[in-house]
Amino acid sequence: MKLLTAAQTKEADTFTIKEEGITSTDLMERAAKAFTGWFENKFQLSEEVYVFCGPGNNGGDGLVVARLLHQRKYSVKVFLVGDTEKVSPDFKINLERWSDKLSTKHITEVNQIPEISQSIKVIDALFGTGLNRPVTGIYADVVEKLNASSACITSIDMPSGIYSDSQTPPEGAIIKATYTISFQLPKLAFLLPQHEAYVGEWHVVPIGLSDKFISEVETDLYFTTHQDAQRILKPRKKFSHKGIYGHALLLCGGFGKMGAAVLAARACLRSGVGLLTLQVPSAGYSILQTAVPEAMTLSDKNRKHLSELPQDIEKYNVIGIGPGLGTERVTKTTIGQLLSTSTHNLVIDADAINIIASSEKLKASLPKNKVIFTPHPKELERLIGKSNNDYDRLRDMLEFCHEYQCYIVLKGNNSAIGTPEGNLYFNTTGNPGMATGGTGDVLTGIITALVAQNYTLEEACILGVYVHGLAGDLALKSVGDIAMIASDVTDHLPQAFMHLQQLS
Ligand SMILES: NC(=O)C1=CN([C@@H]2O[C@H](COP(=O)(O)OP(=O)(O)OC[C@H]3O[C@@H](n4cnc5c(N)ncnc54)[C@H](OP(=O)(O)O)[C@@H]3O)[C@@H](O)[C@H]2O)[C@@H](O)CC1
Ligand SMILES: [K+]
Repeated sequence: MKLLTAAQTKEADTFTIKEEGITSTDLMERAAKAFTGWFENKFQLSEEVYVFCGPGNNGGDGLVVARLLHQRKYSVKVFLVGDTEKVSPDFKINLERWSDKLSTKHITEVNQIPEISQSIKVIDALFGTGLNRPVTGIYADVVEKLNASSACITSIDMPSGIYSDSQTPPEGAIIKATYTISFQLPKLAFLLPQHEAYVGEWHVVPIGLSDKFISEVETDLYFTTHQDAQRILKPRKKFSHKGIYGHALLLCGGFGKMGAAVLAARACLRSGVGLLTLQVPSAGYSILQTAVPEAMTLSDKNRKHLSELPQDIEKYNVIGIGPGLGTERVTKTTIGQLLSTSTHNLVIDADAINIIASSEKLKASLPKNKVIFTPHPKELERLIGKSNNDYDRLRDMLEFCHEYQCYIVLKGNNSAIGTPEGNLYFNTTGNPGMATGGTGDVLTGIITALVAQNYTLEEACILGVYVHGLAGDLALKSVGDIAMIASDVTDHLPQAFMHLQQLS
């Protein structure tokens, strides 16, 4: 699914109004109804609601929401913040529709801001996608007072004060929302870790923006929905044999870290690979043969570290390399050999990333259009350098993808996938329980298996990350987030794939 910028959202708005022959006030009514529907499900009628409205259409939405909640018999108070002479036309219309129902209070000075007790349900309708400068003055005073209260804050469309698709200047105040209810599509800002404290728990409510506009508009920003993942997943053929589903090679594991190889291998097998061979340092041979009987195991001549490539390496469709390897010199040399001789698709993780990041020569020998890197933020920083903020980091990541014609899966709450063409895909599955050792090794196994089965590198990244998060979400239901370990994610891969196939 596409993510739209603030400018594109405005165009979608105008397009929809024209296409349906409605007015902008009708669309505002629709948006406010969608918000109110969510709000009513969440909060009891007995709750007291304070709505804080800014001067634009976000404030206009707030007015309509107030009217609708008042009609449903909620106790609602409206506060108009700032200069109400300069409000948007739709705000004005809705202010007139509201004013015969109840009076509103104006806030132009700090002492007019009401006390906000913990039991009040605050609706933040100060600013949305039209914010064009940092929030200061009386608006900032209101934001600070709301943040300092321990009331539950629900933001309409955006937490006020944050830019929807570019870096917000540091001097402005920003609402710290408990919930953010966004119209039609999430905003890029929601998907960046730096905004977690402001956005809170976000949900999207549909408001019927034109499908035609959304399908035709050009963008390089996407987020993966369940339907997107289902579209990518290929059905297994009726007359199947294991040869069709590829033969993957995993070069993982080191002394004291053979578990990483076990985790990657088990996840690879649970993701549909036809055949799997592992090569591990000789100390790991019996471990792998015992823990993963479905895989074939080759023993490296070195007892503790990866030190050689298998002889008949051409027969594999894909090589997954990195988990548990360590950064010994002999391993570095072996990775150098692999990069300079291999014609394979490569899934590169963990210490293999660290090794490549430390050498310009190795970076220069990366084969083009054949590599997927799966770093966590620290490994990415080693690979591409330090960035000032999340927007710069994504830009730098895409520059790296372009320069080296590779794919990067940046692991995190909303893992981000960068492609050589400059597209960014954000994942929507997963949970904090997955922030535990070994879940990255599981992801390496999954993506390696998908590449072996002939998914394109882009498809393998998108589907792999989605199904990994989905398995984590299913694991959450049975083991919770505190006790979750990486094997729980693998154990729920069967259910996750069945869920995508609509078999469960
Ligand atoms: N398609 C959709 O999804 C739909 C969207 N809808 C809703 O519309 C919202 C977008 O509305 P919007 O464009 O009127 O912008 P909004 O955020 O209300 O604020 C802009 C106003 O504030 C001002 N201003 C800006 N920055 C400022 C600052 N720092 N400090 C002080 N003032 C500042 C600026 O005026 P300026 O002073 O720049 O002339 C302008 O007056 C969107 O988020 C959603 O809630 C629905 O109604 C219908 C369908
Ligand atoms: K808002």
